[in-house]
Amino acid sequence: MTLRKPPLPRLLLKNVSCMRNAQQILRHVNISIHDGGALVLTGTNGSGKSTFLRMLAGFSKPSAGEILWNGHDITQSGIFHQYKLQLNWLSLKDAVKEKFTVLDNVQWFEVLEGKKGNSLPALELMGLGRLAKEKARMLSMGQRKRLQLARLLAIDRPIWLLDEPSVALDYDGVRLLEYIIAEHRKKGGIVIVATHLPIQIEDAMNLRLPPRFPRRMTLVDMLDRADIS
Ligand SMILES: Nc1ncnc2c1ncn2[C@@H]1O[C@H](COP(=O)(O)OP(=O)(O)OP(=O)(O)O)[C@@H](O)[C@H]1O
Repeated sequence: MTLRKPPLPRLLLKNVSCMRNAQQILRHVNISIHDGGALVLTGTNGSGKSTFLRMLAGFSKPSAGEILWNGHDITQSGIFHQYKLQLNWLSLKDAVKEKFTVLDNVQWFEVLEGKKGNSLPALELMGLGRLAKEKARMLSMGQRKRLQLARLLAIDRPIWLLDEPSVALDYDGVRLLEYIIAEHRKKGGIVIVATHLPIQIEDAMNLRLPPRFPRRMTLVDMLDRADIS
């Protein structure tokens, strides 16, 4: 009988702590993410969801612990060089060039990736096919978000780091987002999402970050407490 080792998680957070502005955001977090896995980060404004994603993207280092990709510490320069090529980052800064066409805005990313032929189908899937030849300045906020999602599809890297991906999307847009996330995971892709808005992601792990500051009393609280009888 041969004993097989269990597969290494693709991403492993080992006792990870994270600081921002000299304040603790995460303390001793342990998470394993295998191919096809999903992690949803929630928490109040300022709790550190974007900071956590930035750390996973390698923009900042954990203050303690390690982030391992295929068992290797991503902060080692040789490893980081390979790891960053696995990542697809979607943030609120959309890097849409308004003077370029909608198609060019996707194709430009695809060409940099050395790929070809994915941009128009991706735009069509995201419901922007008929706007492909228009200048991007014509787009509404939700359409710009759809353009960003088309980029994810055109570039097609395995680890998606998505910061508030559903902001500005309408009902159908959110369903499309859920669909592309599910399809990506079926192919073995990993999705890590920071969100305030509910998104249906089957069997996702959930990490709720604690608030960074005690809640201050609001005017409404004060009025509630005031004796105005
Ligand atoms: N560029 C920055 N420089 C220094 N501190 C920052 C910077 N951006 C954010 N912070 C601080 O880091 C903390 C965590 O912010 P972060 O943006 O990660 O929170 P978040 O949970 O993503 O918030 P939100 O829900 O509002 O998007 C906040 O207290 C914020 O003040």
